[in-house]
Amino acid sequence: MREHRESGAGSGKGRPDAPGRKDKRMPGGADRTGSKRVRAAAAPRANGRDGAVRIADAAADELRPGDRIVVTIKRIGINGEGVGYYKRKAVFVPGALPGEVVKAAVTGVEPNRLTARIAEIEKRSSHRVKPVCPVYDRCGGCQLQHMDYAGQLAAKEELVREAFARYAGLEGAELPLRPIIGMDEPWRYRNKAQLQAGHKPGGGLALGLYEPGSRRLVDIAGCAVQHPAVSAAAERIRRLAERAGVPVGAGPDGALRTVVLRVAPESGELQLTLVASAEQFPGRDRLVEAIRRELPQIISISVNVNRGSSPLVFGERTRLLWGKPDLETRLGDLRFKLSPRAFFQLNPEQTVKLYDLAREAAALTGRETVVDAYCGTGTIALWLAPHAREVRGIETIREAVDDAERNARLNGRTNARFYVGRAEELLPRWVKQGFRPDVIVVDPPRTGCDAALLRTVADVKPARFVYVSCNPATLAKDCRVLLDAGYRIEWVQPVDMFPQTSHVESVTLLVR
Ligand SMILES: C[S@@+](CC[C@H](N)C(=O)[O-])C[C@H]1O[C@@H](n2cnc3c(N)ncnc32)[C@H](O)[C@@H]1O
Repeated sequence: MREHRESGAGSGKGRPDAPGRKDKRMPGGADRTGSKRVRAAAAPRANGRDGAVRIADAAADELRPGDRIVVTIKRIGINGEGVGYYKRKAVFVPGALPGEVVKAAVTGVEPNRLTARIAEIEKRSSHRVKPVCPVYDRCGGCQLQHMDYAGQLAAKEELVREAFARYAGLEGAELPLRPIIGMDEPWRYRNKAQLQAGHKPGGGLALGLYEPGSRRLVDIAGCAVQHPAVSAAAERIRRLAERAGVPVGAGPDGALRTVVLRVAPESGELQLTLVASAEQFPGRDRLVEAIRRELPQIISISVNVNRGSSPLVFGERTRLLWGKPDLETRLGDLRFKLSPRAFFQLNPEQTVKLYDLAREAAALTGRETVVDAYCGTGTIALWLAPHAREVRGIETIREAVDDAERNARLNGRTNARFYVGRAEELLPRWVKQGFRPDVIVVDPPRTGCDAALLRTVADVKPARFVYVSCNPATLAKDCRVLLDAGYRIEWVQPVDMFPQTSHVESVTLLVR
């Protein structure tokens, strides 16, 4: 059997990887070059144990699905796949780990990358472990359970390092990267679950997540990253809904679509939101009655109406059915009241570390004016407010601003104000009016900061710019803009907010 090697042996001496070579291939898979490799490809794939092995040597852009290549995995990609190279083209291999050598079957050939699945692991990583969760390979919620936690932390640090090298041009000692902050117990940290309601294959009601790219529901009753109070309540609600005869899906007469549960870890109290295609649906009141009787830890039950076909969980209308309108929870010294749709960080233990880092970076003395752009429900602003003269939060979602104002009152903060609008519009307007913040904190969505916001920062030149980010690539790109505008990176601190997944959060301090 011949396989394609990423370099060296079998790299195809005398087989130019010249552009245009691919063009010689005819539709339907034939190739006018008549090379042995291609003939082998066109022949029935019966020479491998799984009957799908094409064995020859090829330039990266001549590979086809089913071809086997041998790849050394160099790092973890942003979606948790192993990334290696085949003749200088990136190969994404789900499930493969850094340091492993895998024989992989090509599944996709794109202009800039290949995708492949593991056929055999030739050299195993010492970080490879058996995933804890029985539905790990189907659920899609976690991407790194097959790697031990030390390996995950190292891989995430590398993701940040790689992003800064690629997008900000900072390599090695040029990047003041601190060691990632992980969790002592990297399980059961999620304070909220959004579970789709559907049918089990053999009948009965299921609550779970859809398999990525499919409509098959994976029952995740014993989710290993979910707070146990949420998992236990979800299973009881599933049974009670079944007993109450609640229809599931998006039926015209009303049916349960999604069950949203959020826990306040310090009290164990739970907030339940039943997302349904109509406010009233068969069995709803029986279900609410049963939950009140059997699950006293649920202190708030609402229905949210979502008739839409988009993947958004919530619709516009929410009505309280029973109990308190909000769930009260704490972060550090602060209290927060969360309405059913309010955004709140999912890992409270790590959130405290993240916000403490933002406070460290802001280095407040009590005299500063601070902007918390992309402020959500105002949590960072409220974390900083006791140490600043004034904090202004900016957020596009009206309800989030209402929550932020309410939480400011709840915590007796009179120096934090919140504004509905786009950060890239409001901040320049304030600056025109003479406003000069000493510190700007941003915590944008994955797409990063708007260019207009970065231009304003470059003009206003706050002494400290604190960038909280959930996406190393956009973080590094935005930092490049600020480096070119005269800022310098003091430190970058990755924080593992989502163990077992490939996500990595970080706080970066830029100064001038
Ligand atoms: C990553 S969340 C920040 C959450 C918050 N800092 C926290 O820790 O809970 C990003 C927030 O930015 C808001 N947002 C998105 N685009 C925005 C814009 N152009 N201007 C202001 N806020 C925006 C989103 O609605 C979202 O609440």
